Amino acid sequence: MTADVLLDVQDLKVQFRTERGMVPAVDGLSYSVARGEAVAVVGESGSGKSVGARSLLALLPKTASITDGHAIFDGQDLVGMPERAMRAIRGRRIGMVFQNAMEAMSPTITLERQLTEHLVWHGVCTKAEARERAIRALGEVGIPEPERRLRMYPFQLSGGMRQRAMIAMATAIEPDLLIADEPTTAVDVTVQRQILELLKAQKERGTGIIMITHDLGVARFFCDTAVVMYAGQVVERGPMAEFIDRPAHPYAQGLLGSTIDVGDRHRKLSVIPGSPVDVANRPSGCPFRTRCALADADRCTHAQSLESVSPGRVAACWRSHDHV
Ligand SMILES: Nc1ncnc2c1ncn2[C@@H]1O[C@H](COP(=O)(O)OP(=O)(O)OP(=O)(O)O)[C@@H](O)[C@H]1O
Repeated sequence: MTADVLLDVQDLKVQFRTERGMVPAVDGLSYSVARGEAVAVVGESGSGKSVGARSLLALLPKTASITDGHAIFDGQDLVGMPERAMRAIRGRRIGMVFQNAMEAMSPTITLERQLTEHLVWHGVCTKAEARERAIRALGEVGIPEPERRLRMYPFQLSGGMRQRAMIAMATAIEPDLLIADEPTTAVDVTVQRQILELLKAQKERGTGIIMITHDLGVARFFCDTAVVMYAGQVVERGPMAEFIDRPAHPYAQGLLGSTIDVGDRHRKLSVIPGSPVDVANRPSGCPFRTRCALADADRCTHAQSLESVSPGRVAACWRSHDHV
């Protein structure tokens, strides 16, 4: 592990207790994030992207438990960390931006109170300085007339403005690491671009970013590294440019093949056959084998571990070498 690594997630496993029994939502998630690096966690709905990220900050419902693995952040394991210690990290050293700003904000409290209390609570400034600091934070994310907006409640702002206010809240405290969970999904294309520019500025000042997205266009524009998840497992991980150019795992190929704004515009779009696998009934061996056109009846029924396919790049498919 290099000195620049901020977070090292090692074989993380998360289960939910449900009426149907234990559901392995995340089953062996490993990746690292360095200072100034943006890591995209991509995959279809239900693949475990959000659960994997939220488990890092102990933000999961009570029915969830981390059953294995580690997440080393600045020498400390976030897994099993007492809540008291976690409170010094969550929102302060590791910030979080959600798809829906309302999730991070209180609807009945003005922006001024939310922002100033947040800044004081996390020790960024004193109470006396907090208002000025809050105005500056809103101005920095491009919110016009920040003094006037401070008096508003979140519901009085447009969706894009709210999203920016949430980013202001998360970034004003200058976290070392920022987890962005589909931050641009609920906003129009113009606001999407602005939000990505804001996050890019954070990255340039050295913040590590985990970007959870199902939008490969966003991932390509913004991220250095791709972590591809399928049914709770990582099936491919490596530099973004190589992943976009020559995806190694058949699922990653399918994901790219079904995306409009990535790669060759003249390329024919394809669809991944079947529907995402239910993690509660994951097939043995490679979880993608039931949808994979290249599946081999013998080999793919055996578990596929992540193997190196090129420097810095791993994939969980015995055929991967054929593709890179
Ligand atoms: N509260 C819950 N109770 C039981 N199972 C859950 C719960 N939340 C999530 N899961 C399980 O965890 C799996 C992963 O969910 P997660 O939200 O991480 O997926 P995702 O990849 O982020 O999907 P999306 O893109 O739709 O947000 C789901 O398939 C589901 O089986």
